[in-house]
Order: sequence, then structure tokens, then C-alpha cells
Amino acid sequence: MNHSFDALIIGAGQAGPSLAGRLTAAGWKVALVERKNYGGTCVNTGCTPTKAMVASAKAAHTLRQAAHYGLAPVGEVTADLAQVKARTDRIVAASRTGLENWLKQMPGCTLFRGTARFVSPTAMRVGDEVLEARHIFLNVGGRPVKPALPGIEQVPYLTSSTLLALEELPAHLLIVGAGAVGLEFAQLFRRLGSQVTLVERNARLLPHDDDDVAAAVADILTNEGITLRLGAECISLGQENGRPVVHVSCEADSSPSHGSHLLLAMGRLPNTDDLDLEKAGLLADAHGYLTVDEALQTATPGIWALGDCNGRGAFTHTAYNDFEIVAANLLDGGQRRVSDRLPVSAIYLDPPFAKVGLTEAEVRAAGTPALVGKRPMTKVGRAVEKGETQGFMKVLVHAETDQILGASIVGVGGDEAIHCIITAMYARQTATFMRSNMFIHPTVSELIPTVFGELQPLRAELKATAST
Ligand SMILES: Cc1cc2nc3c(=O)[nH]c(=O)nc-3n(C[C@H](O)[C@H](O)[C@H](O)COP(=O)(O)OP(=O)(O)OC[C@H]3O[C@@H](n4cnc5c(N)ncnc54)[C@H](O)[C@@H]3O)c2cc1C
Ligand SMILES: NC(=O)c1ccc[n+]([C@@H]2O[C@H](COP(=O)([O-])OP(=O)(O)OC[C@H]3O[C@@H](n4cnc5c(N)ncnc54)[C@H](O)[C@@H]3O)[C@@H](O)[C@H]2O)c1
Repeated sequence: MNHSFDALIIGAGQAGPSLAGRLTAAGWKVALVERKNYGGTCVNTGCTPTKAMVASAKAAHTLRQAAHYGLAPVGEVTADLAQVKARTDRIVAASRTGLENWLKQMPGCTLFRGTARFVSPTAMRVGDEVLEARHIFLNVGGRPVKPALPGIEQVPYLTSSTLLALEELPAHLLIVGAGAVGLEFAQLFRRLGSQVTLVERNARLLPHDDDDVAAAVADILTNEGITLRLGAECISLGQENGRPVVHVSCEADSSPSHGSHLLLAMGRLPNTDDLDLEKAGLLADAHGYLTVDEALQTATPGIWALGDCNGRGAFTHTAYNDFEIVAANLLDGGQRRVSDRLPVSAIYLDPPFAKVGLTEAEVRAAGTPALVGKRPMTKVGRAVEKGETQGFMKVLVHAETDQILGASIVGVGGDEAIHCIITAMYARQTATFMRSNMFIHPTVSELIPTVFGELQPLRAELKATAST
């Protein structure tokens, strides 16, 4: 059966539902197609469940520190993973159901369940229904990559999604891939009580970030007893007595890592392979991404790609910002562009690592005349009072224009404190502006003007050093 709409939205992830809300409010007749869970990755298997579990892990960690805070030791802290999961599931379900209820009662929006595939540039099939529209918005997200590691077909493994179904704590979790997924799960499972080994092919953590950031993050992990195996070459998988083994070298005598469970966290693949793109005159790039212009339009007029599937961001905030760009340009006469946004992200370790703009290495590589300000968290009063002094704050400023170039914070509250720098950078403000502001005492943020007041020339011979 054929149905006609003003717009089709494929995927109810982080851009699609909000776009449906804006378009229907403007009087458009909209069809929203979702094949799995409303809320997509972030709500169901990404940000929401992992940050809920990070909170459980933080509570376990704090309990173990009781004596440090002058409290009677609480004895051995053990996690009941089934209960951690139950709490996590409740938080996820509330978020998903809230979204679903909103969409179901949205005037002008018709929901379809199933996989949408193109039949032409202006029509998609979902089961027996053919949905036609002059505007099609793809918000199809991605899924964990299945890497071509030798032995993968013989070894049971977990992904970031299937790991969430565990109700018993892994005795020893082997993780391959030290990206955001690998890092966050490594610390949270260690804190819940698992032994954890993190295997990564790069010689150091976070290769796109500064040496001092990577060193601080490595310290945070190893201080908690996580085994790091960096620079692993020729990673292959095997089994011994039904338990997973990760081989980390081509050398026969290099010791393999043995564990009880194996998590592969080696990136994500866009869900563009089953859209029948060719029927819309589209072709994904070599990594499966849909190429888009600055306004997120694909090569076929009338088709947009938003969120993880366009390769212009891999975060919930970038997917949501994609929605804002598309809605502003279509409905508000805006001329917003993807390149107007700043690169911002956080990894939810404890303490977290948050960043905006350029790294020190990028500033050096560009040869920009720059100043750097850096302060260890041991010199941040609020961090000292909290007893959480790992890490540092670092800011980079253009030596001639005083413009803020970037900042990294590895430290307690860093995921929140970074936002005053993000806002200042978005407003094209300067180090002088940051220094002239008054912040609340006692906070981590209140030291940010101080860091902007301690700027030193970023000399070529100075290397970024680990903060202690
Ligand atoms: C473990 C983990 C933790 C994360 N933590 C964070 C974090 O803390 N902060 C952060 O910013 N980001 C985080 N992310 C990344 C974040 O989840 C994604 O960037 C975000 O969900 C992307 O949103 P999206 O709308 O592009 O896609 P998705 O959320 O993946 O939504 C896409 C939707 O489209 C549906 N779909 C796909 N194809 C079709 C089709 N053909 N027909 C119908 N429906 C279809 C899918 O079922 C899905 O519901 C995390 C990711 C993971 C895996
Ligand atoms: N806090 C957050 O914002 C957050 C949290 C989790 C996930 N995410 C997003 O989810 C996505 C997926 O995260 P991820 O950690 O799976 O991917 P990633 O790309 O961030 O990291 C993958 C890691 O696996 C390694 N790797 C990849 N292929 C390999 C190979 N063949 N052999 C050895 N090592 C290999 C890489 O070197 C890298 O360190 C990312 O885009 C990330 O931004 C974000």
C-alpha cells in the first residue's frame, strides 16, 4: 500500500524524533520509521546505560575509599551485576518509554515499525508499505564493527550492546580496543569487581590527544589495577578450555592474555548497507558513511543524512546538532553549517576527560604562535576537598589574537567545567575575557580563569608532560 507524506524520517535515534517534532509543529505530514528501539543507540545501548553503570561503579569505588574519608571501613565491596543491570534497565526503559509516548501522541506523525529501504529517490518500502515523500531524512546510526581478527569465528565475544545483558560479573574481562567504549567499560567493570585487561594496537592510549592526557588516563587505569597491553601487534583470538585468549604479538614467545569474557570494542559501522542506496542514486563511502554537504544534504536532492551515518560526528551531541542545523535551515530560513560547530567530547572515566577545540599537538603541528596554561588538579581546591586530585587542566591560546584555541581537562568535574570554555570559544571570546569573569567558589571551574592567567609561551622544544 502506498502512503504519501511531506517527509520520511528513518531512525528514531538522536536526530529523528526531534526533527519529527519540529516538522510536524510546522504543519508537515511526517512518517517516522524505526526497526528496533525508540531512542536508538544512545538511549538503549550507549550513553544512558553506560553512564548509569559508571555511577554504580563510582559508588563501589567510593565505598572502598571509606577509610580515606575518615569513615569506618565497610569491608569487601561486591557488586551484584543483576541489580546493577536492573537499575540501568529502569533508567533506560524510562527514557525510551518517554520518547515513545511523545512520538505516539505527536500530531501529524505516523510511526512505522520495520526496516526502510529505498525503492526510488522519493520512496522507501517498509514491509508491505511504500512511503513516498519529497524530503527523506536518514538517521540510521551504526552498530559495533565485527573486526576481521584471526580466530574471531571460533571465539564467543561480546559487543558494547551484548555486554549490557550480563547478569553475572565477568571474573576477567578481556577488552580489545581502547577507544571510548573500551576505556569506559574497562574502568567500570574493574570497579564492579572484575579483573580487566585492555588490549590496544596503538603504542599509547588516545592517539589523537596529547601525550600528557594519554599518560594521565593510563595512570588512572593502572592505579586501579587494570592491565594495559599497548602496542599490541598481530592481535588474534583463540580459546583454551572454553575461555577466550587474546594473542597480542606475532612472536611465538609473547605471552597471550587469558580471560573469562571477551569484549571487542574496535569501532562502529554505519547502518547504510541495507538501505538499497543505489535506488536513490546514492553510494556510501569506503567506510559506509553517506557523504553530505555543510547543510547535511546528500548527493541526491531531497535526501539528508544526520547523526553517526554521515561521518561528521560520532556522538549524541553531534547527531542532535545535525537536527538543529537541518531544522533551522528548512524552517527558520537559517544558513547553519556543520563546520560552524566546535569539536567537543568527553570520555566518562572517573575522573573524566573532556576537551574542546585543538590539542597542543595540533597547535604545534600547525605552527601557530601559542600560549599554554596548565594546572594539576592537586592545585584545585575543590578537587583536594573531594579527595580526587588526579589529572590536570590545560588551555591553549593564540599568542597574537588572544583567541582561545582549545582545552583539555582530565579531572573531577571536567565534563561540566569544560562548558564555560566551550561557550567562550563559541562566542569567539579571548583569554582576557576568561580572566575577567568571576566564578563561584569552591568549584573546579573557578580555577579556569586562573589557568588563563598563567599562560606561558608554547615553546617548540617543550614537550607536553604528564601531570602529577
Ligand atoms: C557504549 C556506547 C556509549 C556511548 N556513550 C556516549 C556518550 O556518553 N556521549 C555521546 O555523545 N555519545 C555516546 N555514544 C555514541 C552515541 O550513542 C551515538 O553517537 C548516537 O547514538 C548516534 O545517534 P544517531 O541518531 O546517529 O544513531 P542511533 O542512536 O544509532 O539511532 C539510529 C536508529 O536508526 C534505526 N535504524 C537503522 N537503520 C534503519 C532502517 N533501515 N530502517 C529503520 N530504522 C533504522 C536503528 O534501529 C536506531 O534506532 C556511545 C555509544 C556507545 C556504543
Ligand atoms: N563518551 C563518549 O562520548 C562515547 C562513549 C562510548 C562510545 N562513544 C562513541 O562510540 C563509537 C565507538 O567507540 P569505540 O571505542 O568502539 O571505537 P573507537 O574508534 O573510538 O576506538 C576503537 C579502538 O579499537 C582499536 N582498533 C580498531 N581496529 C583495530 C584492529 N584491527 N586491531 C587492533 N585494534 C583496533 C583502535 O585503535 C581504537 O583504539 C565512537 O565513535 C565513540 O565516539 C562515545
